[in-house]
Order: sequence, then structure tokens, then C-alpha cells
Amino acid sequence: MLQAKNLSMRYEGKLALKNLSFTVAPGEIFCLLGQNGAGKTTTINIFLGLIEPTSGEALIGNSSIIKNKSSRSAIAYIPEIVQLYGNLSGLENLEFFSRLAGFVYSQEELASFLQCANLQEEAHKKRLSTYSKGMRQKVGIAIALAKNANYILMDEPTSGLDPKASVEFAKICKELSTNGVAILMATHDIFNAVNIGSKIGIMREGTLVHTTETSKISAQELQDLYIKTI
Ligand SMILES: Nc1ncnc2c1ncn2[C@@H]1O[C@H](COP(=O)(O)OP(=O)(O)OP(=O)(O)O)[C@@H](O)[C@H]1O
Repeated sequence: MLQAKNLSMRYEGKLALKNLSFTVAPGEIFCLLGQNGAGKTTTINIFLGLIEPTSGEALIGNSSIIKNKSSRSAIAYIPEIVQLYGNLSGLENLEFFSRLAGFVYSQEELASFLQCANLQEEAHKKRLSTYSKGMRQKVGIAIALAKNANYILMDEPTSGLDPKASVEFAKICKELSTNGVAILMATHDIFNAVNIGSKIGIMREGTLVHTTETSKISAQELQDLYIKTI
């Protein structure tokens, strides 16, 4: 389980997170919504161990991200634009990043991760520089699969994806969650949040002001609640 326990974060006098607490259990997809500056990326960056909270704790299982750096190996990260090597193919990028995480796979195994991430076979050996944003993201998902990550953090993963790519992305996220992966996703996309998430949190000025299960709310109701809240 991912757990935020009373997280606060102060940047040069500005309080960006105020006593933020939530959990993301295995199999859950928790989508964080909120205006620009609400604190979503700060939350993700704390779980990535990139910044240290001013107070409170970010836990993976029972391990503190700060105190136990090895706990980070269970995490994969999919940013808005997945950064990969443009002159390597999808397959070569996957091989490189898997090795970096300590996993050595055969070419067949690597291809099967790309297949699970829904990257069409004819693209596997093409240079990354020829890939669309959605295709890059699929390589990012394949890397998460190859790392055997129990936790995946995502920051604006659907921004700029066309509707078909978003639907495919939602499907893969749901498959991952069915396999027990816990996903924490920051997004501005209300429709995708309802579609992908199992739980939604609305943040305002560093606090979580609403948490709801997606089964209990429609996209229209969520939009109304969001507008009322922020
Ligand atoms: N490195 C930093 N130094 C100072 N202030 C920062 C820093 N990073 C973020 N902030 C401030 O912290 C607050 C939260 O920012 P954060 O990026 O977490 O918001 P967000 O919800 O992810 O926004 P967006 O939707 O625009 O990505 C903002 O007021 C921002 O200006």
C-alpha cells in the first residue's frame, strides 16, 4: 500500500502541502485532481523520493521512502512525456531501462512486455524518435511491467493523448490494477479520472478536500463537484 501520512511541504516560505493523508491499496487507482498549483506534482515527487517532505511521511508498504531508499525499487514512474533515448528502438530502450533496474530479459520476453503494453509489433524495432506520444507511453508502461513494479506513479499521463490512445491507456491501467498494482495518478482530465480511477481525490491549496469512489459518481457529477470545490 502507498500511504501519505500528514504530509506537509514548504517551499521557501510557501506551504504547498498541508497535512495530506491518503492510502492507495493494491489494485486501487487513485486519481488526484486539482487546479494548477494544488500540490499534485509535489505529492508525486515526494513518493518518488525526489523531494523530502517538511513533515509527515510517505510510506511504501511499511517503509518510509526517505529512510529506506531501497523501497523505491518497487515503484515505476510514468510522466507526462516519457523520456527515452530517441536513437534507440522501443525494444532497446526497454532492454536498457530494465537492465538499469537490475532485470535481464531475453528478446522474446522484452517483446512480450511491449505487446502487453499494446505497442504494435512493427514499431518494436523502430527508433524512438519516430514514435508518437502514445507510443512512448506504451514503452513507459512496458518498462513498469518489466520492473515488476507494485506501485506506479503517473503525472498527467493522458494529456495530449487522442481519445483512442486514452481508452487504450485506461484499459492497460485497469489490467495492471487487476493484477494488484497500486496506481497514483495526477491528472487534469475529469473524464479520464472517472474512467480510469477507482478513487478520486480533489486537492485545493495543498489539502485533499474531497475523496470519492468512482463507482459512486458520474463524470458530470464529478465536474460539478470539482467546480464547486476549487
Ligand atoms: N521547486 C519549487 N520551489 C518553490 N515552489 C514550488 C516548487 N515546486 C512547486 N512549488 C509550488 O508549490 C505549489 C504546488 O505546486 P505543484 O507543482 O505541486 O502543483 P500541481 O498541482 O502539480 O500543479 P500543476 O497542475 O500546474 O502541475 C505551487 O504553488 C508551486 O508554485
